[in-house]
Amino acid sequence: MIACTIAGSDSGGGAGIQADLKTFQELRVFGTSVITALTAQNTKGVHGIYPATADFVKDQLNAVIDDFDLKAVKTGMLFNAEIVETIVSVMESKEIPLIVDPVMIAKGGASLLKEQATIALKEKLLPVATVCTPNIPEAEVLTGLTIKTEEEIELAGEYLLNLGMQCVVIKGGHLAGKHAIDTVFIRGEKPFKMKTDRLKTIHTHGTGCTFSAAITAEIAKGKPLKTAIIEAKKFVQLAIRYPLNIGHGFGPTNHFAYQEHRGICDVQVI
Ligand SMILES: Nc1ncnc2c1ncn2[C@@H]1O[C@H](COP(=O)(O)OP(=O)(O)O)[C@@H](O)[C@H]1O
Ligand SMILES: Cc1ncc(COP(=O)(O)OP(=O)(O)O)c(N)n1
Repeated sequence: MIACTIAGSDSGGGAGIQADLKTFQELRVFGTSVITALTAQNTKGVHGIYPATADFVKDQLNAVIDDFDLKAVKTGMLFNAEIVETIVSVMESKEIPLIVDPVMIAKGGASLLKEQATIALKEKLLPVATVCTPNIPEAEVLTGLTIKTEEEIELAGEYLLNLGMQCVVIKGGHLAGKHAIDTVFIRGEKPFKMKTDRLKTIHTHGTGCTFSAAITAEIAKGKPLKTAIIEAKKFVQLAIRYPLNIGHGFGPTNHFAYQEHRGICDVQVI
């Protein structure tokens, strides 16, 4: 099975293209990539960004699509509106499941998506997406809502589904509480929640990339949407639970953990 990630490079290896390809590999999916930007980054922060031209993003994407039978494509850091629009122009005519992680701000505070690009992402990319995986601040930007309560999560999920996609996963990593709870909205179905322990750790760099890459890999393998999303939650939970303890800041998650622990992890689906 072959999947593609369209994202930025993280020189520190914990997020972006590197996290996505490691996740694909651990889930036994062949990974291809389209690089939107180089970042000089480590566990302490983003120290520089060097974007690719939109034309070169298009060349990479066409090169991959022309040769490989892609079963799923995901997007991560897209940086500017030209890159977002280029991806839409290529992907809108394709029947390939598209998973959009609407990456906006890195944990250290660096902006990974320009303001104009946020508008293009919402108005042009999300309508052609299959799945979107915002964290709470991203869901707030995309909906214009303040999201603190269960009701506000429900409202945000419905709002985003109405943009045209089949599924929205609002991630709960940024909320407080004993559990990390993600809420899943699938068109035509009752929303459900995935609940795990909230782990006390600073090794959370790249959690969002890893989670969306795992969803992409499971979809590429032909898993039904709900099964793919639950398996991805197990993958990211294990990756956080068994940290590598490397770097001097927010360390990366451990992509080996899923295979080392044979994917055993309790996710309560409620
Ligand atoms: N401390 C934590 N313990 C357990 N799960 C977490 C923790 N932080 C994040 N997660 C999970 O990691 C995934 C990514 O969530 P989140 O950190 O909100 O995304 P992002 O990296 O985009 O900000 C979600 O499934 C979320 O519930
Ligand atoms: C190149 C690149 N892409 C994405 C991110 C953000 O990744 P995310 O999984 O949201 O993790 P944190 O930045 O929140 O740790 C990134 N930092 N770099």
